[in-house]
Amino acid sequence: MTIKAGPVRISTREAAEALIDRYDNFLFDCDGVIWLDEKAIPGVLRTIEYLESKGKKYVFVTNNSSKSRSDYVHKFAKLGFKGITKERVYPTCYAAVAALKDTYGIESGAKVWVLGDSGIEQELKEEGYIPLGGTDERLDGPWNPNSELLKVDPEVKAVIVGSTKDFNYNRIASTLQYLLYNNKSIPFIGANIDRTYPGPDGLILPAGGSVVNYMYYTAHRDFLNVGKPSTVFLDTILAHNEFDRSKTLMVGDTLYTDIKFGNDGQLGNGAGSLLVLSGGTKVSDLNHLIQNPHSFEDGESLIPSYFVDSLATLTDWLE
Ligand SMILES: O=C(O)[C@H](O)[C@H](O)COP(=O)(O)O
Ligand SMILES: [Mg+2]
Repeated sequence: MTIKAGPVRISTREAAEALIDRYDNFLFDCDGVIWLDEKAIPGVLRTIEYLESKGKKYVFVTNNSSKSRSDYVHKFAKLGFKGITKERVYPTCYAAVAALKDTYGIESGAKVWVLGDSGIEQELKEEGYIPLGGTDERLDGPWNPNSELLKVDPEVKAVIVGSTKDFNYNRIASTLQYLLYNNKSIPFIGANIDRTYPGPDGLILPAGGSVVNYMYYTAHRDFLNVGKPSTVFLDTILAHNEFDRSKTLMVGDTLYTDIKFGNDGQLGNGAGSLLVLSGGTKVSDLNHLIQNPHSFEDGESLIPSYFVDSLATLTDWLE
């Protein structure tokens, strides 16, 4: 199957050079672009080093809330990426904590209920918030209808939900109490809307959005999505780094998060999204979208400006 219209396939040295020349700044998604689970995608490090040698600026933007920025700094170092400091990594645990203050005006020192992994807890602590729930071992194990943690602490000011592999009935039942409490008035922040993500060895795994939407459904109330494609998240990243929107490219593997993020955010003067096929989206998915954009919600906003097999493919031509 071949692409008939729409995005430009980067498949020659000239096209790769023109692409790199056009942008000063790069936003890289992580799962499916930089790595699959704990393994770097072969050749990606060389592309990043190449961009660095050309004086390009870049940061990482991941909808994964499981790890804190400090955890990501270690992961990058372990995989051989040099000089990646905390300030260059934007996971949605960070975005969720930023939303507490910026969107809801909740001051540090407040208690926040967490359904998610330690990344959210660490980012909360770093800003002086007190996380409850989360990785608390009392929530592990079989269902306990007498658990202390089913009683609402009235000092909790918000609920943050993200991906977790420790999703069990104790955790969802306790989280539900907070989401229903006081006529559903406690803010409900979701770390992302991702249905799945690409795991190791071609495995497709449930992502954070499936956890967030479970709670949305059972509590029957809406949430604030702080992850991609949130324009608030994008504006924060551009402002922090003083990136010119028109000279910035979003590189991702997921159409409804990464590509929409770049397109809705008007990156690259309306041509600022590059899809890589090394993660969750295959060329057949892209073809299907291009041929039937109206069968997708807001389908036009999901079509990338460019696509390429993998970030690594770029340096195969450029070096
Ligand atoms: O919550 C998750 O599991 C994430 O949605 C998933 O890992 C996607 O992360 P990204 O591709 O944005 O790095
Ligand atoms: Mg991804």
